[in-house]
Amino acid sequence: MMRSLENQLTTMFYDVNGNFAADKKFVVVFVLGGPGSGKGTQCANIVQHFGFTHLSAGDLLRAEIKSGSENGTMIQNMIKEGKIVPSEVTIKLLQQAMLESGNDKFLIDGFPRNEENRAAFEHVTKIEPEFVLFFDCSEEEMEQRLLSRNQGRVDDNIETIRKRFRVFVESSIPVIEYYKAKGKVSKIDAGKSVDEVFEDVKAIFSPYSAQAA
Ligand SMILES: Nc1ncnc2c1ncn2[C@@H]1O[C@H](COP(=O)(O)OP(=O)(O)OP(=O)(O)O)[C@@H](O)[C@H]1O
Ligand SMILES: Nc1ccn([C@@H]2O[C@H](COP(=O)(O)O)[C@@H](O)[C@H]2O)c(=O)n1
Ligand SMILES: [Mg+2]
Repeated sequence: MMRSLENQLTTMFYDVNGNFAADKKFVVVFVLGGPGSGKGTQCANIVQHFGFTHLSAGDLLRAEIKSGSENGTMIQNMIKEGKIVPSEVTIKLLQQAMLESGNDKFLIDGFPRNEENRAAFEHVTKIEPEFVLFFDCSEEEMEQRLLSRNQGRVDDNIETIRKRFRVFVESSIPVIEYYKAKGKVSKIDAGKSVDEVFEDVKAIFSPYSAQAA
């Protein structure tokens, strides 16, 4: 009888002490910022120049909806409301994607979104981020960008956008503050043009340029 994926993942990637991927040294950068601050746009540029693998938690969740899995309806409803999906669901998707990537350098985009995400990821994977890349942008600018994004996303409507802004302020900013207190936040003015923002991003990632794929 086929073993569950979870069972296979556990067998393949946890050591006898229950440590995830204990034989690997993953470099993880959390990419945080409000909805529409440009996380995905800049991650695509960083991938091109510095050899990281881009893992968007939102994209992984949307793929899970499309897969028709048992969690799909719950995820869809929570995304429609701009709410944060239970961490165990998102973390399992991230772990699977990390292990399937064949890479050891990751931009984890839009995660952790709240304290539960942060603490659960650290507990489950034992991974501390190298740093947090924080895209700081005004709500006015982000709202304009989202309303003209035209990607057919169920959450790009003014009602859900406003809810996502509230979730970002109430739940995600405290996570950024947590890492700021550890001296681990690199803050970027994301209100500038795409190219100007990437100039600032390049400076932060310059230590990784030699290792680009
Ligand atoms: N610096 C910028 N100036 C103007 N438009 C931008 C800039 N960066 C991204 N955009 C545009 O804004 C929209 C949102 O960008 P993006 O999808 O990268 O944001 P995000 O932070 O990943 O948002 P979400 O959290 O909703 O996924 C896109 O249409 C993108 O083309
Ligand atoms: N850690 C996360 C990340 C995202 N979500 C849900 O997905 C929505 C879209 O995320 P984007 O980063 O693509 O904007 C987000 O609004 C949440 O509903 C999540 O639950 N947990
Ligand atoms: Mg995005």
